[in-house]
Amino acid sequence: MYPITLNIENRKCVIIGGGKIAYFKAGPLLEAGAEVTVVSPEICTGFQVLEKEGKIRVLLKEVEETDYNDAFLIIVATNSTEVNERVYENASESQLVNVISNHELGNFHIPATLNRGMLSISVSTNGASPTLAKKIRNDLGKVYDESYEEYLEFLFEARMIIKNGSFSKEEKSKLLRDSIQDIYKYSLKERYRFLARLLPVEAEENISLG
Ligand SMILES: C[C@@]1(CC(=O)O)c2cc3[nH]c(cc4nc(cc5[nH]c(cc(n2)[C@H]1CCC(=O)O)[C@@](C)(CC(=O)O)[C@@H]5CCC(=O)O)C(CC(=O)O)=C4CCC(=O)O)c(CCC(=O)O)c3CC(=O)O
Ligand SMILES: NC(=O)C1=CN([C@@H]2O[C@H](COP(=O)(O)OP(=O)(O)OC[C@H]3O[C@@H](n4cnc5c(N)ncnc54)[C@H](O)[C@@H]3O)[C@@H](O)[C@H]2O)C=CC1
Repeated sequence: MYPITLNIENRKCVIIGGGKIAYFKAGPLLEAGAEVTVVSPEICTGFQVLEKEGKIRVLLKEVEETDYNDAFLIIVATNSTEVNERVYENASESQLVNVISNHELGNFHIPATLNRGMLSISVSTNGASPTLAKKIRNDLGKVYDESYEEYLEFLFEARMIIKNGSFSKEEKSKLLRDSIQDIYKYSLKERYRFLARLLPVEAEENISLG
């Protein structure tokens, strides 16, 4: 298995099946900006709400190949193992297919994920124990709490200034290593000081005045 993070903004993603498990998979896709179509003869209340809100497109029918042959990513989540297997067999080799009823089918698994702004932590046991993946994710969530959201914004800003600044290669890598010191995790004042240190002298004066 080869872990990656995927940009699915405005990409066509098809969820096959309209039950609880399918619904649970839709949230992260929508948050990532995907264009989601659900194909299922029946859909749960959650999907009905999303459809009314115009967030998803629904095809109230049993799945056929034409419903997903142009999809970038497919999540197969019906309660029929046979239907799930058939969709996987009929999908093209270049499509991303997740089959939730069988960890041996499909070409990717969905990990247990924690998002803290620009920080994503994903845990996968590759089908051995999804419950353990969930527990490890929840344990990590206590260490990497909500404060990491703003901390990552600071680190991103600092890194952009460092990358675009006129520092030597050595200075750049030292500054990048310095930026992840604990002190900047805990103190806003120290973050401002660090950013001010990176800017040319006139800009630094403006920061301290303003
Ligand atoms: C292979 C995979 C699908 C894939 O390819 O993506 C898969 C497969 C299966 N899961 C099953 C059952 C359960 N899955 C969960 C929970 C989660 N399952 C997730 C992922 C994955 N599950 C992928 C592997 C990831 C990995 O191993 O790390 C998580 C991490 C992420 C997500 O789903 O978004 C999410 C945590 C969500 C969160 O909180 O974020 C729970 C616990 C619970 O819900 O509390 C149970 C009941 C307990 C149990 O059975 O263990 C069954 C049996 C179905 C049946 O009985 O019919 C299969 C089928 C099989 O085993 O083949
Ligand atoms: N990966 C995971 O996290 C987990 C996976 N599962 C698996 O997920 C499956 C689905 O679970 P639930 O959502 O709770 O089931 P559910 O019974 O609530 O929903 C099944 C859905 O599939 C739809 N469906 C049936 N035949 C179809 C077809 N030919 N074309 C399109 N849609 C069709 C039904 O209309 C229904 O909306 C379970 O059978 C189980 O194997 C279960 C627990 C966790």
